Amino acid sequence: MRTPVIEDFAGGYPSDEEWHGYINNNDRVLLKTIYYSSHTSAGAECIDPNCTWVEQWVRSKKQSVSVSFGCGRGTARSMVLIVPVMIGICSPVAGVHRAGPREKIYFKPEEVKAAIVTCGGLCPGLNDVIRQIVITLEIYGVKQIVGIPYGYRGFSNNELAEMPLSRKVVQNVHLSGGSLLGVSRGGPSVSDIVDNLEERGINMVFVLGGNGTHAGADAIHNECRKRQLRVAVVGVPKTIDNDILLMDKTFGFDTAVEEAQRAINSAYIEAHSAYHGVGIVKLMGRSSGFIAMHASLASGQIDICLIPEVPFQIHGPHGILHHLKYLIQTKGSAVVCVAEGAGQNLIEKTNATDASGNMVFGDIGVHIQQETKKYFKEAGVPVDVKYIDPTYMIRACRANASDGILCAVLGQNAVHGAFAGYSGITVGTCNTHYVYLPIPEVISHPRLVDPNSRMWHRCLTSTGQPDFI
Ligand SMILES: Nc1ncnc2c1ncn2[C@@H]1O[C@H](COP(=O)(O)OP(=O)(O)O)[C@@H](O)[C@H]1O
Ligand SMILES: O=P(O)(O)OC[C@H]1O[C@](O)(COP(=O)(O)O)[C@@H](O)[C@@H]1O
Ligand SMILES: [Mg+2]
Repeated sequence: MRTPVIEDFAGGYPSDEEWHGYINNNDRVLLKTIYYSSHTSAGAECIDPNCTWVEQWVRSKKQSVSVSFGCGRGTARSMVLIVPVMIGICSPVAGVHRAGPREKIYFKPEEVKAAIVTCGGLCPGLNDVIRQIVITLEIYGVKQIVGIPYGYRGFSNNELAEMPLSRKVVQNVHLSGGSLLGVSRGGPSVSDIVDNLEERGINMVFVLGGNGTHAGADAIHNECRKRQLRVAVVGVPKTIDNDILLMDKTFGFDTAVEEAQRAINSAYIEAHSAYHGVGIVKLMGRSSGFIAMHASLASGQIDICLIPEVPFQIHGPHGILHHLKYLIQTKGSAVVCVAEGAGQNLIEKTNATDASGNMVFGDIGVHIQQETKKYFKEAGVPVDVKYIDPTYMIRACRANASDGILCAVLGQNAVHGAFAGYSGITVGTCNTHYVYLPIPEVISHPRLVDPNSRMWHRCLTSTGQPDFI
């Protein structure tokens, strides 16, 4: 509990009984922080030409709440199930619910059986979040804390025993990457998962995963609601791709960008040290190019950055090969950074899906490597092409310091949210503040790099690349 200083309070110093340092349920975090002086300002969201009205949250006719911009269309979903009050995402003057501990808690700690599950692909920081959830639950006084092994699959397979968790068990888990509990794709139906929750007597579930996992968490929340089970389902967004809507960034992303520097630097050194060297690095990013864009910008060593959101041609006068030839002629070497989901229209579809139903992509990195070799051979120009795919090396890393902090706060807030009685929510940061968001709002579609954004233009300024169309 922070001790308040007198200047903090306009109306005078609160008595010890009044001061408690908790988050008020009506606190909100604003999603819009810029006042645009003109509708021609970069990124301006003005409604009228004089920009006297910047788009913001509005209340719909029904008592529920909707938004005019920013968190999806139409009426926002409720994110509270098990406390009697239904709270929407926004209010007329505000934004989203502020995360943190509440004065009143909904569950009696001694009646809680909490479960943690990690789903989808690996991501740096999973162990940090698990650790912090366990530690925070213990501080609330929860005695029954279990880990579900191997993602949602652990809810179906009786051979996979749940893992008892305590501060002692998780004390050092954040020192290594991966997930203490294991991960998986695919798994049982939502109804089977909820049957299993009932059998095990679980009434608090912390679900760490990406968009697929959150779709599952929301479905579990709805099924529990249908069956009138008082279960709090709280997500912690895990996506190295940083493709969850409304959040400043998701944990693991910073580490991924940092780790990608090693691969880019190696590609640069290889390319730079070879006669007519071309280095190609493929980074993660199924539908969003955030890792590729940020890693390119951070390194300052990339000549061509290719992301899924921006179409490009490989061949022809505007294609990347033509530009590569120019770079070889003028600089003697070049480095390309390509996101895995970029240029999928240019390669043969695999028509395969993984166990979760995600499309399996063809390898755009290998394709560019082969086309580069072919092109320069036909042009009679010798090149030395080196291809680096660091995907799994990046994913398996432990979180860096800034992600470690993010994971710690998200983990703590997930527990505070569950104890406050929220369900069907996920935790995140908006404008550097920690918030609770209704799951459907953040997974309605993947967050994408805006090709008209200043960040993408900054990246282009850094690489010096032309448009490849
Ligand atoms: N629409 C959905 N409804 C219910 N469960 C889903 C849905 N999509 C994915 N899942 C489940 O969520 C888990 C993780 O999904 P996946 O797409 O592999 O990873 P991520 O959560 O990282 O996107 C899998 O066990 C998958 O079966
Ligand atoms: O080989 P895997 O384990 O299926 O994972 C590959 C995928 O994992 C990711 O790194 C992250 O995906 P998720 O967020 O769905 O876990 C993607 O960028 C990539 O396509
Ligand atoms: Mg996904």
